[in-house]
Amino acid sequence: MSGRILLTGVTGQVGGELAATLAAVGEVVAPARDEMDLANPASVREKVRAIRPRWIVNPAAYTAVDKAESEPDLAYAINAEAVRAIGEEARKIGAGVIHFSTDYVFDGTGNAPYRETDATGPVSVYGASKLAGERALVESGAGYMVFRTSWVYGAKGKNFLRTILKAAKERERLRIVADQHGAPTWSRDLARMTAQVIGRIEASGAGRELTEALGESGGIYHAAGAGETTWFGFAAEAIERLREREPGAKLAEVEAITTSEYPTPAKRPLNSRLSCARLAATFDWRMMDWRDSLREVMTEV
Ligand SMILES: NC(=O)C1=CN([C@@H]2O[C@H](COP(=O)(O)OP(=O)(O)OC[C@H]3O[C@@H](n4cnc5c(N)ncnc54)[C@H](OP(=O)(O)O)[C@@H]3O)[C@@H](O)[C@H]2O)C=CC1
Ligand SMILES: Cc1cn([C@H]2C[C@H](O)[C@@H](COP(=O)(O)OP(=O)(O)O[C@H]3O[C@@H](C)C(=O)[C@@H](O)[C@H]3O)O2)c(=O)[nH]c1=O
Ligand SMILES: [Mg+2]
Repeated sequence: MSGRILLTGVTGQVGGELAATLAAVGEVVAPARDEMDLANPASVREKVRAIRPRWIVNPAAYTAVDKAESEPDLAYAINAEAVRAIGEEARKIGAGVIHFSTDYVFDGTGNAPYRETDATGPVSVYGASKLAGERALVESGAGYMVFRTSWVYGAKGKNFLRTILKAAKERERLRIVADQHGAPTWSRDLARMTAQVIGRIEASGAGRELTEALGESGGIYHAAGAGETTWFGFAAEAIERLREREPGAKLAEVEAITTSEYPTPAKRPLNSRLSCARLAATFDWRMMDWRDSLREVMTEV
């Protein structure tokens, strides 16, 4: 056990899974939103000071990509300023910070999987606010890790899979973009990975300060599902699994369209692929192939 872990966003997709996996590596304290509002940095600072955690794990975020275009102040408050407050308070008490970020920090040009060292260039307010959060954390001077992930889904919460499964039963036809490439990531896989990484850092610690251990093996890591597809490919595969499960059900046809045929307030990167080689090399963790995790999630959804 590694001491207290302050967990944010416990009602979210990743936070809900982290509450379960982190219980094996420490004492999880997960304040409700009315006790710690990330839009209010003072309440964040106060909570960190009261709890004095060894780790702060922060999957909370403003994740409404389209809405962020018209609410940039709130998106930046939660995705950047709260992260600054977390980082600064963590530094003061020597706590380690684990933060989550996104493929949307990239502009999505090219076809190669992005590495951690590649240049960022967000094309949306959400992406820019998440990048600002990464930078605020670095500037805070805390020992940290950032896990950049993509296309998070699971059996619970608000996600593309659940939207599609519901729509497949209600509608005749779904039109889904087939020119944005990336990989769906299972929220539970991310949470398992996070617990393993904390466990490894604690095990390698041997009396060292956490800040020192994170100075060596911390920083940014890409952590997305293995394999790749498009949103269309993801939807088609999910509907195929649904058809196997409910052979008689009447399900929508899925039509592949281009991004320009599906106008949205926020622009999305066409290339969301993330190379997870650093995570594998440093922590011996390989994220699940999205097709395998989809099969598991379909048994629970
Ligand atoms: N979802 C995705 O596809 C992807 C997500 N990410 C990143 O991964 C992380 C986890 O995402 P995910 O679990 O899907 O997010 P969710 O949208 O499922 O959950 C977000 C969480 O943040 C909480 N939250 C939002 N605003 C506040 C606030 N003002 N004060 C306190 N808590 C707040 C929410 O609480 P409440 O329930 O009360 O609203 C919720 O618990 C985030 O950092 C996200 O940017 C990265 C790539 C893809
Ligand atoms: C529902 C729907 C979506 N789409 C498109 C819109 C978009 O390009 C893509 C996915 O739709 P979503 O609204 O789920 O996508 P979005 O909210 O942009 O998902 C993103 O969320 C944030 C939090 C992240 O960090 C990203 O990694 C990514 O997961 O599919 C269709 O083409 N047809 C449809 O019927
Ligand atoms: Mg969305």
